[in-house]
Amino acid sequence: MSSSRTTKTTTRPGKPANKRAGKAAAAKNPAAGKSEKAAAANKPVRKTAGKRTPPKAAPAAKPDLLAVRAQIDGIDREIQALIAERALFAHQVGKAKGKLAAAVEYYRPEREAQVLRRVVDRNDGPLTDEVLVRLFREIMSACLAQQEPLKIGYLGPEGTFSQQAVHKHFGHSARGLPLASVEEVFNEVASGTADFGVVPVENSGQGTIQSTLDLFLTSPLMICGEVELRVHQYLLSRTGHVEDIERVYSHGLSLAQCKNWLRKNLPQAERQAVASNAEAVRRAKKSDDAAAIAGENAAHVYGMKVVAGPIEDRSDNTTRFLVIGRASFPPSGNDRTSLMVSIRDQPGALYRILEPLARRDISMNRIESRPDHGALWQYAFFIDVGGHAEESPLKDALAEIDRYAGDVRVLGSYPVAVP
Ligand SMILES: O=C(O)C(=O)C[C@]1(C(=O)O)C=C[C@@H](O)C=C1
Repeated sequence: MSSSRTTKTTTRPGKPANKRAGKAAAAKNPAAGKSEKAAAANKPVRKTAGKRTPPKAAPAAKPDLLAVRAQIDGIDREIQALIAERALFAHQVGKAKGKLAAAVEYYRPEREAQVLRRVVDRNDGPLTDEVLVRLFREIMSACLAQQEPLKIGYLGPEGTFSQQAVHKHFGHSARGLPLASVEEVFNEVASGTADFGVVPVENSGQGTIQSTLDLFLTSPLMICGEVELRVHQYLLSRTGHVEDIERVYSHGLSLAQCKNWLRKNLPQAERQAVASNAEAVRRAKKSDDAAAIAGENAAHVYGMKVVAGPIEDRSDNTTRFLVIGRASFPPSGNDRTSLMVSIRDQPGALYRILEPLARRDISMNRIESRPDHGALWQYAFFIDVGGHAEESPLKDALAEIDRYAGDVRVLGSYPVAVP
């Protein structure tokens, strides 16, 4: 690949040139400012994206189709060359990390979060942050998979929202391992069969999924990330006719998210909770008088028809998933830490945990108490706070809590979810 490149001027049609983007890239991408030197030192070579002038036309005039497509073809060529070049650099990063045993050792969630935050920061439209983040995640996913794809356990079968969360966080180049239960996800990650797992922990309408939290009481696994997924529920059936439906299958949480819709539109239908939404679709596929509530993609995976949707009662219905793994990762610059604190039933015990956090202005996003399975009347508190356990002020607060208040376990410090 050559280091020289002709630089033309691009302005987006209908938009001024994105100055902020250029500045941010130069400031934040260490390779951007010293591409010549970097090129000499490290082939392959980092090239600067070419710029193009949009066709000159009166604002109301219809653009010439062939001319605009020719521009797009040129841009596509450049994007493709840059993606290939990026993949070569990512391969070099892999080499720089030394000879590591497996793909899991190359994965750097804190670096991925930083890359994606820069994408959001640079974005001046017209595409949304979500769309751009999705594209860049896929690029990083493909770059990482050059070593070997990551194996990610999730609550299967295929077509569940957990699978969507896997794709959202790890991209489509990761290999998903559909498993029968959340507990199995924990087991397969602990045994090393899966590199990471993605497990649901909270829904905006239904609250915490206690059974997932409880698994941390006995598991040594760490939390390495979080994924927020907008959940849209669809009613799927074999015939696609609402009047045929006498039974509705779904996961208990999905039935709860569509309670009002079901009451209004299918008051007579029997509701049956099953292990996953995908399992619901499998069952509904067996007869014409059954339907399932699941994500729209389950209709494609299982060849079902969409009867209605989205049918969730709250339009902002969002599920939060945790990424679980065997290792902890360094700070990303915007992190959250999950703590598990065991407390005896003693006056002031919880206060002694929370006071050092409050005194340092550390924000607390959640506190949840669960009976600790180890002892009667002993409770485990799950607490999410802002910051990384290896960085002050959280580091100092944890040291103080450790000295005076006892049993605190850091379940993990991880990047705050990028949209
Ligand atoms: O920067 C790294 O450590 C890389 O391995 C490169 C890269 C990327 O494509 O940007 C790929 C995978 C990692 O998870 C993080 C980032």
